[in-house]
Amino acid sequence: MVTTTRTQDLASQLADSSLFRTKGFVNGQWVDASDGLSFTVTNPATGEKLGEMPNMPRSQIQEAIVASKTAFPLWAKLTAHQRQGYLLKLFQAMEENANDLALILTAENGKPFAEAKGEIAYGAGFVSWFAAEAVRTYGHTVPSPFPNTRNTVIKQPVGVCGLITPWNFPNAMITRKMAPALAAGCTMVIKAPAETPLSALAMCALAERVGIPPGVVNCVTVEKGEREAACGLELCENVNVSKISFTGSTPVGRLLMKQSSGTLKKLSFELGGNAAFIVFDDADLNLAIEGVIASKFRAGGQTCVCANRIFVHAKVYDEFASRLAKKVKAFKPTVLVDVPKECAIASEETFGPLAALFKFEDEDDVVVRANDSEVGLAGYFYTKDVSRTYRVAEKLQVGMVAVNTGVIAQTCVPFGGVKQSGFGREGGKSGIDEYMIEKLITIGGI
Ligand SMILES: NC(=O)c1ccc[n+]([C@@H]2O[C@H](COP(=O)([O-])OP(=O)(O)OC[C@H]3O[C@@H](n4cnc5c(N)ncnc54)[C@H](O)[C@@H]3O)[C@@H](O)[C@H]2O)c1
Ligand SMILES: N[C@@H](CC=O)C(=O)O
Repeated sequence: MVTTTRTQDLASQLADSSLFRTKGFVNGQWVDASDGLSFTVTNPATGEKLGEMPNMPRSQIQEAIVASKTAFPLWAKLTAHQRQGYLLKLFQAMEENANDLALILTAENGKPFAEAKGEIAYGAGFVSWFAAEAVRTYGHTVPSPFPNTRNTVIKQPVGVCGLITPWNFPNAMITRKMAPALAAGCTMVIKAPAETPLSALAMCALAERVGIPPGVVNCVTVEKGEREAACGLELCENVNVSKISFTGSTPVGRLLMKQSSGTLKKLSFELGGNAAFIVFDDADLNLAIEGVIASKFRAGGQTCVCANRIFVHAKVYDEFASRLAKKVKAFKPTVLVDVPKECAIASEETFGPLAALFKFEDEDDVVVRANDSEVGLAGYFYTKDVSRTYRVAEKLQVGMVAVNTGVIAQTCVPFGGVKQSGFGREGGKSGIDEYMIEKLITIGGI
């Protein structure tokens, strides 16, 4: 049958077919669902079947949490330099297997192979970044107001983490959480996205290969719907899980936050965006068109930081619109001009290759319109005026601002939003702190 052939096809295309895994990874074992249920993963470009994955019941999520809890003291006790060693090996393994990881990613997600290769490099970048950060989790000392007393603040791993990620970046959204968690000394249960679990499991295969001990990294798979909800509930309600890091939509973020309230977990939420992309009348239009294409059409418009509402100053609107439309004609997206404020696209994330252009005349007005959104992840603008650069950047209600560039995400800087785009930062200097707690040790009688 086509389905079986297809599964073999993907495995046989890989230089290392052992990276193609269709079982979950719990306590160092590759496992089916304990009750034998499964779901199908398909290639979204062809509709063909890639594999049959375990559809795990809630009891198996509990097992993964227990494995993670058991492994935690041992992993946390390693020196930061030992954990750094594992991360460096993992980075090297990703580099050596980049082609295979990208083939798997393209097959299950549908993004072009070149973009998949780019994502693997981006994902590996988080592993190398946090390998370096592992040995920099500095504490500090603070002078005490009390006599004969000394204060020391140390950082410790938070514990077992539940990591939940979406399908649009099947590798990088996982390494952006897994690498800092490992570096900090945490253990984890990854809930792989149902659409793209193969990339997550390939990362587990590499983690196993570089010798990360059983139970430190676990990956559970569940079908969308009832078991997905049960898995989420277990991760949120289980007292042995100390932290949830979630990347996905705002409605699911709200639900997970509600569900986590009973156990008051540490949370990091990277949620939806609705980025404004503003072209002022003094902008370099060549740069702005290049930037809007990079930002709007990356991953087919399916990234959380994609330009969603494109505001163009009236003086350059016609030229910008016609030049953009000309470029865009070469591929399959759509440009909408003169979009009324009331349209859904003015307030909702499109998550697709559709560019909506709005006209503006005044700086203050465009800032108000850009901020008129319940979410605030990324914002872009183009200008040559340095004063305006600071003025507008400081007024935009977002976590990340890009000026004269359409590329915002980098492993070395904090990524995250404000308002209903969530909270917490991934990557950069602060990314590892999401997986650590500060502990005060105050000593008197000295
Ligand atoms: N801010 C960021 O860094 C970032 C990055 C990528 C994607 N996103 C956002 O993600 C969204 C697109 O992804 P999506 O449609 O897959 O989002 P989604 O919220 O539907 O799913 C994300 C993940 O949550 C899981 N999930 C869904 N319901 C759950 C539940 N009840 N309990 C536990 N887990 C559950 C899904 O299986 C998936 O693994 C967009 O809104 C996009 O902006 C944000
Ligand atoms: N585009 C973001 C992820 C959101 O979808 C990134 O590059 O990290």
